[in-house]
Amino acid sequence: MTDLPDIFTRAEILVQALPHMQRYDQEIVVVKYGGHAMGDPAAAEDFAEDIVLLEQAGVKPIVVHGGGPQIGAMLDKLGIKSEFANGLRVTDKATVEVVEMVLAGSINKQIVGTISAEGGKAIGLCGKDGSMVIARKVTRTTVDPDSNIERHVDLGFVGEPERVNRAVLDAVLAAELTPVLAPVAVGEDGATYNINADTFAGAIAGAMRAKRLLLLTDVPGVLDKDKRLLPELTVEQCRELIADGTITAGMIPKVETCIYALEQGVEGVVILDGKVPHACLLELLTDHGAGTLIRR
Ligand SMILES: Nc1ncnc2c1ncn2[C@@H]1O[C@H](COP(=O)(O)OP(=O)(O)O)[C@@H](O)[C@H]1O
Ligand SMILES: CC(=O)N[C@@H](CCC(=O)OP(=O)(O)O)C(=O)O
Repeated sequence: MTDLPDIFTRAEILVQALPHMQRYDQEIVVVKYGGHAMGDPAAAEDFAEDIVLLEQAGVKPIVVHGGGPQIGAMLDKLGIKSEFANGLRVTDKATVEVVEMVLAGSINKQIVGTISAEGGKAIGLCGKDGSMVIARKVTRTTVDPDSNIERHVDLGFVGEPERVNRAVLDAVLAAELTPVLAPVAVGEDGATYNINADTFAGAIAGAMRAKRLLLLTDVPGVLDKDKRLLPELTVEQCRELIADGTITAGMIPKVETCIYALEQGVEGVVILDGKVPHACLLELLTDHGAGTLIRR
């Protein structure tokens, strides 16, 4: 027998989505899909369904993916040692070849394939394609705690976006294709650079004046000192939380990316748990915003 209350609840959920669909109609939403959030094949299918549903609803999603754990596993297999400095992978010539192979080859095509299997139209690119992103070499310094002397750290082929050429992405979006982007780019010197996926996503969201940037990670959002979720933060509050040591490690570049994107005109940035099934849909098309929303 038909369960009427259940049907009404389902209809209610669909109706609830209407104002959200209207709000994001024809708007660009950049989704950063981190290596930790990729998890198992069922989670990857959920993610692809979300992207296809957003396409169908008139949203223009742009996916930027990471793959840190997957790069680490391949480097291990090949017997290449890898270390991080300030949250960035020190990248020599051999490492950058593996990074490009894993990100722009394997993971990129896997995501495009899963979106296609769900009925979407995706195209896999990296920063090199159509000179979409021109990288510059990252330089970092560390301060020795004993001597207080600054030391220059050479991270090798680690880059950050110097320029984003949006013409390629505009053409792809005009053709109603969803770009799936690997964070690898070429520098003015012709070398290939490995770019942190959060940083890459922030630059794309800024250049495309995205309505939203979603950073999918492996925690519910920004947590306070008692590990409780902070649902909303201003840029100023973020800076205070970094200064007082509440925000540390990998969350620092993530929040800095959010601040950069907001300064570039992105309306709102959300850090959320990509392991929650259908995290993107819940965030964009329901009243139950998940994660931490950061605003100017
Ligand atoms: N205040 C905080 N709130 C939430 N996570 C934090 C905080 N400070 C540090 N972190 C750490 O940041 C991590 C997320 O960054 P990262 O590991 O770089 O993610 P991803 O691989 O998804 O890019 C969390 O797993 C957590 O260990
Ligand atoms: C320079 C640098 O650190 N690049 C990252 C790129 C991948 C990435 O950022 O992936 P996640 O989002 O899964 O962490 C790396 O080599 O791991």
